[in-house]
Amino acid sequence: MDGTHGGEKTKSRLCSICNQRRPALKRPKTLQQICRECFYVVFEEEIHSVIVNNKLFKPGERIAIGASGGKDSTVLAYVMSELNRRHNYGLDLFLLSVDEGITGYRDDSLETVKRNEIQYGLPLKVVSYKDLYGWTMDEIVKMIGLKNNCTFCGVFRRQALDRGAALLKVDKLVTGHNADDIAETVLLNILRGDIARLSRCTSIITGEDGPIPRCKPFKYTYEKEIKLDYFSTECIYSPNAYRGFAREFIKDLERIRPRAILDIIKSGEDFRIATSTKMPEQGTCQRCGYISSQKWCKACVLLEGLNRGLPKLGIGRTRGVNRNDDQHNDAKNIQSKPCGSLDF
Ligand SMILES: Nc1ncnc2c1ncn2[C@@H]1O[C@H](COP(=O)(O)OP(=O)(O)OP(=O)(O)O)[C@@H](O)[C@H]1O
Repeated sequence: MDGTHGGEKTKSRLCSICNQRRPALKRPKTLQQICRECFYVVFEEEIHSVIVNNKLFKPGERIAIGASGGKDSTVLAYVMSELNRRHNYGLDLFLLSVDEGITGYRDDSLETVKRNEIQYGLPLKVVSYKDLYGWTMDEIVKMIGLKNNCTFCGVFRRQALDRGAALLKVDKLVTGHNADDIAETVLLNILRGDIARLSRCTSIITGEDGPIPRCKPFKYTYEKEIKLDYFSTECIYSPNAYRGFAREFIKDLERIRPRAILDIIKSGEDFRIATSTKMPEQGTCQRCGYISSQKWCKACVLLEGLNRGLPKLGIGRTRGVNRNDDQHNDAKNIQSKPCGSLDF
């Protein structure tokens, strides 16, 4: 009797997959206690299933991996190159990095990307804000201060990734956005009443009608699991308090009920948008030719503000502004859509 009881006890302390090794972690998704070796196998195979089930890639495609040197994209670069080899996806993979010009942050993380270039044997392309826009984030922050600098950074990065992808002539761009990021964005879009972004922020592929489609193979992957082996890198200019509150709220929910993250994503996916809701029409920026729902894209509006010494131009919420007005001189008239960081 005692022996059986002791045996069960020992068994319950073993990995619930291999039943041989000691568990090293409890999976937030399934609450299974598993060992490190089994974790790597199930983690990678889950990403493979997401890729296959959602038909993310076709053989022969050229794919850029948005590589920031942070934890998510570093794991993404590893998993993509591993699965491409293991499952013969037949993809041509590239690393694409945007150098925002943030001393002490991006220059450090770019070193990680350069190591990944060698480790995984993937060609690396770096595009910089300085080359594309004439400004580094250090210079922008010096001019505008810490408030609103995330708006500049988010809008410029989005466009810089598209421009880099065009230079690499890739078919798609993959990013390391994870389940926590998406749940957070669903909440923020609800809090802002931004129905257009809410309706697209849960899609695993976005921008199929734009210059470069973007995919998120980590859409269902918990940040906690990606973080296991990597250190977090936080931007030194990141005062985005509102997003920070949403992030903390999601982490609190996760502590009480880990499934909350996937449930928020599911709620976002299942929202039905009333047909009477007016959606922005996609056109092209009259200045740079990049996609825009206004006459000028957000990047051009922000850049104009910087270059004219009016950095507040384009900051804040300005929905559906004067598409048909004469926009040449009036600062108010050339504002466009709010912060691109709520888009993927
Ligand atoms: N400077 C950059 N260059 C290239 N890709 C980037 C850059 N910044 C962000 N990305 C892409 O966008 C994704 C989300 O970035 P974000 O900074 O919002 O989240 P993160 O969780 O800090 O990601 P990471 O840990 O990969 O930096 C990244 O995983 C990466 O694929």
